[in-house]
Amino acid sequence: MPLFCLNKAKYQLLLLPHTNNNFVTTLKTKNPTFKHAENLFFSSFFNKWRLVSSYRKVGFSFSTKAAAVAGVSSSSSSSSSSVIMESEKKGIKISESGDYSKELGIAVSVVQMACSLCQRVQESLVSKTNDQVQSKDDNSPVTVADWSVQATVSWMLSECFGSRNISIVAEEDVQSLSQFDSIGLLEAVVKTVNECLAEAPKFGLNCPVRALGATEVLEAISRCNSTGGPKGRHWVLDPVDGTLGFVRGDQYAVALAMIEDGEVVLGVLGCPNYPMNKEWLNYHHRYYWMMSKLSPPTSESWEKGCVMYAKRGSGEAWMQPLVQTNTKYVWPNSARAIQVSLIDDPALATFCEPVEKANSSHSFTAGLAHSVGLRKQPLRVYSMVKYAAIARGDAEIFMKFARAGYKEKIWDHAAGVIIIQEAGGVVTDAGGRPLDFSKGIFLEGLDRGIIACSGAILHEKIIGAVYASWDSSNL
Ligand SMILES: Nc1ncnc2c1ncn2[C@@H]1O[C@H](COP(=O)(O)O)[C@@H](OP(=O)(O)O)[C@H]1O
Ligand SMILES: [Mg+2]
Repeated sequence: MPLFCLNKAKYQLLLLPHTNNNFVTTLKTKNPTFKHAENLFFSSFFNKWRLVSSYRKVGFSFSTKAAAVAGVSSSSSSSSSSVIMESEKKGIKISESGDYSKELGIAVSVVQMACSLCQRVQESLVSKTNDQVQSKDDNSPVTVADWSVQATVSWMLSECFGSRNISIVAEEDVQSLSQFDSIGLLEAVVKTVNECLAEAPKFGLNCPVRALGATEVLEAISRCNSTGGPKGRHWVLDPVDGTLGFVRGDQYAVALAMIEDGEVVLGVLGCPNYPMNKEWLNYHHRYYWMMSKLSPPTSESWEKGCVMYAKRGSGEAWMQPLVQTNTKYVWPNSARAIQVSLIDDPALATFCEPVEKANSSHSFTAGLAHSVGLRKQPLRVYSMVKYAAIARGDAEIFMKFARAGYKEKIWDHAAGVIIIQEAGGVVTDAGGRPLDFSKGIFLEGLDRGIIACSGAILHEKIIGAVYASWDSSNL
């Protein structure tokens, strides 16, 4: 039974192998609540390894903890040096140990950059006169955002970690972009990428010495051709998750995760239209709620979007506001800890699901909701923002049941899963087993669907209801 001491002052980590699977959950003992301990006890039923993490030293400042969990180590590359300097100026001692600190610090900065790129492109879709999104037939603005984010993230990660060493699994390929008749699209992507990269110093990263040409942009996109797998380190990127939400001016996400030896170890979720304060969201009411466009408060300054992040085994997840046009990125002072909801009564719980019924059976989830006693209308949300909603306690349950034969991709889940788990929640397939990120691009072996819950009590009820009703369903 191995015992690890990681950053002795702060954590004592005890790894308890239950079986030979390497799934990990965290039992929080800092400010423990019975509720969380109970949730995590239950969740250990589904997890094959158990990681018990206890804070030994308390009294860190809020920002110091954010730096320790997500922070940038003093050994980070020059790319993140201005981020470090900014923190040091403020007297924050940055974690000198902590695995993946450099990777997470860079990943959060890169996602911040990508989100501001997406915001600019999405704004170009919105008509100034009627505030309605013009959904173009050729979907070109969407693809400009997809390819531009992929190129930017790929270029930045390669710059920070070396293009030879890096493996990136991402959604877009380069084929249609490099065709002769796509020249206009390619030009738009190159322009968007260069505009975004020019802002890198604002995010504490280095920009290229000169603007990238089309060949370099195509190279950066096509470098993301890894297929992942059980060994080694793989970055996993969904450049614009929730394409429909993006086109409709609604919710979408930029999702970046890192997998090491088949396990997700870092997750960063940029949610440009998910404000720090949920009161700023609009909901459509009818037979369901739909998280929708923003209704800004009257005050000038408001935090329109957010970036969430977590590191495996830290037992903490964090959220920071999206950087606005005229503000400089300050790391990590603006981060706030997030936690899942403590509600475990189905009558009070809210469940989320995809907006599109083509992506998940609304009738099956309605049956499950009824049988476990969920009373509220479902909350329909585009993209991985559903994971974000569970992680920060805005909803308690996310269910997705795709049609038979659909294979879920790792980039649609990796970042969201780790953020929920570190915020205290539980994510499994509908059979109660951990999602397996070690098999390449797809979540192979996924049993029926995906269930993410704020706690084990709700989770157990949903899984029980799936078993009870599956045979009589049409799925
Ligand atoms: N037939 C299908 N069934 C289930 N999921 C699907 C699907 N077709 C696409 N998806 C996935 O669902 C994601 C959108 O999630 P949601 O429906 O929750 O908004 C898509 O991400 P992209 O929009 O990045 O392609 C895509 O990966
Ligand atoms: Mg997606």
